[in-house]
Amino acid sequence: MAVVYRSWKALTQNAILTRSVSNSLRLYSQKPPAPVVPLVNVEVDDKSGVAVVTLNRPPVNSLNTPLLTELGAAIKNLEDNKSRGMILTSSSDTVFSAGLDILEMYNTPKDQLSAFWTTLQSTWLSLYRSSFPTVAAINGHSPAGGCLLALSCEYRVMVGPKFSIGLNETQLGIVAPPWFVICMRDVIGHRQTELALTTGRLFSAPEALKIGLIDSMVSNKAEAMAEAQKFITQFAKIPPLARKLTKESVRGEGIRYMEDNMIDDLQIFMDLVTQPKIQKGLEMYLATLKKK
Ligand SMILES: CC/C=C\C/C=C\C/C=C\CC/C=C/CC(=O)SCCNC(=O)CCNC(=O)[C@H](O)C(C)(C)COP(=O)(O)OP(=O)(O)OC[C@H]1O[C@@H](n2cnc3c(N)ncnc32)[C@H](O)[C@@H]1OP(=O)(O)O
Repeated sequence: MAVVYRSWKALTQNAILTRSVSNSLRLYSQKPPAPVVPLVNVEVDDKSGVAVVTLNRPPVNSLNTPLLTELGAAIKNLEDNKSRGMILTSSSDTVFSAGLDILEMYNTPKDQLSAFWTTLQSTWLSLYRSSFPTVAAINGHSPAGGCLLALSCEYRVMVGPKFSIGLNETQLGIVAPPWFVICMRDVIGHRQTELALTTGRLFSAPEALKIGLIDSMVSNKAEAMAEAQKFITQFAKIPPLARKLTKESVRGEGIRYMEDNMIDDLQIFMDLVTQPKIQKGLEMYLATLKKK
């Protein structure tokens, strides 16, 4: 019995040894795993306490579920740490965000589609109602969902003149949901919103400045960051609770819309986006983007 046991032990030890040698060899011959690159970078300035939140999903920062989840978590973290302010920008030199990732809406299983929209709703709400001041430093094109992110901040400074911004959903055959509309209307007013959204117009930075869609146009990202910092600095002497409650009051319609209609809004999105006609439209739009 002892012999059998010893042989069995030797055999298994041998096997373990062989396995670990071959694993090591395999490890040596394999490339090291690619580092996990965050889709959202957060850097907090020691002196001002202002956080720079950078969208980092090349090539165009299209908003998919993981990116929206990271952005939502970053905002929550800033809330928990009583942030002094947040500047939202992009790691790209030409695109702030291309809006919602169309691949998340095209030919997508229903549970994924639902998770995508729910994540967008909750991340948007946390940005829109954040207690700290927010600025979008728009350093590139900002169509559709990209424009929504910018509109949800309190101030927009954009690099111009060559980049464009707007809610172009109707051009794609889809509809900007009511909370997109509220954001736009609060910034540029009812008349301009109706004109802009029914045509799905994208505005150049100078045009956007003219109608108040952006607050300021600068010539490069460094200038945008400096102006964003300046905007946030003016709140240093304003009592934070008074600021937060005032912001919630001014933004009450959008906040209440989302709080009261999350499920209906999801249902309408699902019903609309899964229609064969809309799916065909998205397919054709994707093909045009790829052909460019
Ligand atoms: C009554 C009704 C009530 C309620 C309604 C409720 C629900 C309504 C239903 C739906 C609403 C859904 C809302 C959607 C909002 C959106 O955000 S939709 C997205 C709209 N976005 C766009 O139209 C922008 C498209 N992109 C561009 O115009 C250009 O890419 C951009 C100018 C941003 C940058 O140009 P450039 O630097 O030249 O890059 P490329 O065009 O070459 O693109 C590089 C690659 O990226 C791919 N890509 C670009 N944009 C997207 C995107 N949004 N999603 C997925 N992929 C994108 C592009 O195909 C290239 O891919 P490739 O490298 O060729 O593989």
